[in-house]
Amino acid sequence: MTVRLSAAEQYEALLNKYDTWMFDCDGVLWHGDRPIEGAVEVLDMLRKRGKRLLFVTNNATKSRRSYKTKFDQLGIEAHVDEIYGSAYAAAVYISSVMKLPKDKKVFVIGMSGIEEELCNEGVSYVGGTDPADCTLEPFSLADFTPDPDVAAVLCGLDSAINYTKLAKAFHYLHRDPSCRFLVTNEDSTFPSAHGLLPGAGAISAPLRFALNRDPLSIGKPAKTMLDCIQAKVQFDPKHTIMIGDRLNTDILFGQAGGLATLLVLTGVTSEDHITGPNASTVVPDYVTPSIGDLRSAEPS
Ligand SMILES: O=C(O)[C@H](O)[C@H](O)COP(=O)(O)O
Repeated sequence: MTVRLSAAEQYEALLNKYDTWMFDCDGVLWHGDRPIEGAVEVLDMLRKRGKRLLFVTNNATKSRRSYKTKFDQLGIEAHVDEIYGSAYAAAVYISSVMKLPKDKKVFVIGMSGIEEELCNEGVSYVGGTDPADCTLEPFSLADFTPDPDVAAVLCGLDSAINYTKLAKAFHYLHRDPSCRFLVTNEDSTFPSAHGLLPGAGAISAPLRFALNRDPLSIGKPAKTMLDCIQAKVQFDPKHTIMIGDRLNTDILFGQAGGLATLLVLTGVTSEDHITGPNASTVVPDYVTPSIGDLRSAEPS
């Protein structure tokens, strides 16, 4: 059963109970470039109390290095080794788990975050932000010279998605069934500063439809993301809490890893998703309207 937090003592008890705090980012800490009210103070308070903070985001548009810049710009203390993005996790998966041979390449649908993380892991790629692929010119197979070394397709959130990128990805996956089909994450929507937008799952959906094939998803709720964190950080799941705004990614991810879960209502999940006849079967341990509410543990 979900505990609804509202009293200062409840927030204080929560702070005392968990040592490691894993935060989703979009919809929990910020909307686009706007921090959620109170988020900065709450993170500062947690650090002052000696808590370990980890930032676990499905948003693959940025690398860990660019996230660090974003945290700095928002006035939030964060270190690169505390940041786990699905672009980073996907690059680590391709280099260390899949062990893509050095002479093979990944065709990317996505933005610079994926490219940067693939580079960091020594993985070669084509596509991505290549201007030749960022075109609205009609695509024709007759004019396309496929790269013979492409052995995987990785698809993430891409705000410049077009037919050329989809057609090339489709071609690589269709010509060779052993070509690996990976997606950074499958979020259906993306909570931007000005409202919901189609998410990364909506970008890969045309490929799934055309190929009648499901990709391997790396980000939350998949265990791949937790494996990636656990390979770098030691934490006790019993004393760890995952804070998120989405039931079928953040909260499911926490539950699958044996972590406590706290749902906030500043992102994609609203009250009617957790109560009423159509409520989700994914039930968080705690719910609070906003991360900023934790400030009440330390009244000013
Ligand atoms: O579509 C996406 O990629 C996601 O909606 C988004 O970027 C999720 O980021 P998170 O909430 O995990 O920070």
